[in-house]
Amino acid sequence: MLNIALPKGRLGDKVYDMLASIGYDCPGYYEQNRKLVFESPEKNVRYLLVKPSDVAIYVEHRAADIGIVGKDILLENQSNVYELLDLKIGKCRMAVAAPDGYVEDPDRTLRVATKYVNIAKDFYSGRNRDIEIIKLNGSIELAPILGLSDVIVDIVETGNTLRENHLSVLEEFKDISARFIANETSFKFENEIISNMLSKLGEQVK
Ligand SMILES: Nc1ncnc2c1ncn2[C@@H]1O[C@H](COP(=O)(O)OP(=O)(O)OP(=O)(O)O)[C@@H](O)[C@H]1O
Ligand SMILES: O=P(O)(O)OC[C@H]1O[C@H](OP(=O)(O)OP(=O)(O)O)[C@H](O)[C@@H]1O
Repeated sequence: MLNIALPKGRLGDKVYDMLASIGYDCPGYYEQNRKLVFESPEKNVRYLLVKPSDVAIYVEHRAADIGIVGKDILLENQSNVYELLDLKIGKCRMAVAAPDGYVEDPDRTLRVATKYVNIAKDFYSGRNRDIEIIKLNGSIELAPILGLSDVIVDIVETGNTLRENHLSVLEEFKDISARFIANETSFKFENEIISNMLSKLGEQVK
């Protein structure tokens, strides 16, 4: 049975609908309950509902054979998985933002609040800038408002969260979207079904 790790949360329904459109639907998914595992015996697949930031961990360890995950998570975790396809959903950008009118002092260590510690470190090391990371898990936009940080590194989609909190983008530096990923061993041993899904998903994305 092929195990598919699906992200819960904002990507969940979009991803599920995309899989349903290529014939991999799973009765019961839309019954809002606390079930985390859904089986489709006739297709020989099993869906696992996973926290978005954990999808690549399941796939890397082969607890799931394939999965769908945001590129932000793949970059942040440096996951050792095959990235097979850009599904072009869950589109957003990784950006640096700061309070409206912010002017950087280049002589001071820059305080950066983010949940993307590695992405932020990477970005600033490319610029030779000394930074202090303040790791948060959500509502990142609060940090510069309260003086906890100078800037944030976070995802921007519509820009509403920044606008409503009087922050502006300083720089967008990476396009993000959901990716179809596979475990390297599963890709060899379950190649027929994974390749079949890959080509059907590719048709949907076009
Ligand atoms: N505002 C957004 N617009 C579009 N895509 C987004 C947005 N925020 C996050 N994403 C994408 O959707 C994925 C899942 O986001 P979601 O908000 O559901 O999870 P999360 O709360 O960030 O994860 P976790 O619960 O593991 O902390 C992200 O990894 C990212 O790729
Ligand atoms: O540009 P926008 O359309 O406003 O989207 C951007 C917001 O979406 C994400 O937050 P999320 O809703 O996942 O909440 P959290 O990270 O604060 O938990 C991200 O961290 C931004 O805060």
